[in-house]
Amino acid sequence: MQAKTPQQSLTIYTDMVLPSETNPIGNMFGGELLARMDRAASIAARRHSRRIVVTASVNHVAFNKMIPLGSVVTVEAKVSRAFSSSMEVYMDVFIEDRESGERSLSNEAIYTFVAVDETGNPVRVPEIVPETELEKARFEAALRRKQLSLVLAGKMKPKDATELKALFQ
Ligand SMILES: CCCCCCCCCCCCCCCC(=O)SCCNC(=O)CCNC(=O)[C@H](O)C(C)(C)COP(=O)(O)OP(=O)(O)OC[C@H]1O[C@@H](n2cnc3c(N)ncnc32)[C@H](O)[C@@H]1OP(=O)(O)O
Repeated sequence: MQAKTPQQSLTIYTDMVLPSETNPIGNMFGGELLARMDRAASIAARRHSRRIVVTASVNHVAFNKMIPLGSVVTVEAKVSRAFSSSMEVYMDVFIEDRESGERSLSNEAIYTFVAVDETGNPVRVPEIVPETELEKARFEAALRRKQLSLVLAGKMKPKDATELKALFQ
């Protein structure tokens, strides 16, 4: 299987915030943003693997800024690391100022997807070769995040989370 770069999975999803997608104080529902990120991330994971993909976990979401009604929201998703069958997808979310058009980072999120066959069994995915400094940093940290996610899900014993433990030593 030929290795790929994060850029090959880049998925950009831009949409505005409608009244039905806001909370009582006129800002975007967190769940609406989670759903948009799930869609963008699943397309990125699919572009990397060219297989059926399922969301295995939502590892991290930071809602750093409120997103007001009418905002133009762009989710940029890329596979940051591929393991055997799982892929970490890193997302940056930008909002666009209505007057100036200037973009600012409002959120970040990290989801894990697993490539599966038609019967739902995990299948191998291509390796990934990071190119930019940011891609390399995200790639390096992804194993720690995978171990944390597995420990929290009860799928790995803390004593086996070697990369994670190394952070505290
Ligand atoms: C082409 C361009 C245009 C395309 C345009 C169309 C695109 C259109 C796409 C539509 C795509 C829709 C995408 C919707 C995505 C859903 O919404 S899917 C619905 C929600 N998700 C689910 O229902 C998944 C349910 N869970 C499962 O099926 C199983 O638990 C899983 C995720 C397959 C894992 O199975 P398992 O038995 O735990 O398997 P196991 O071998 O132990 O683990 C497999 C891998 O998962 C990892 N893993 C398992 N749990 C975790 C966890 N909690 N954290 C981190 N990693 C984990 C393991 O470490 C392992 O990784 P590798 O070492 O193999 O890399």
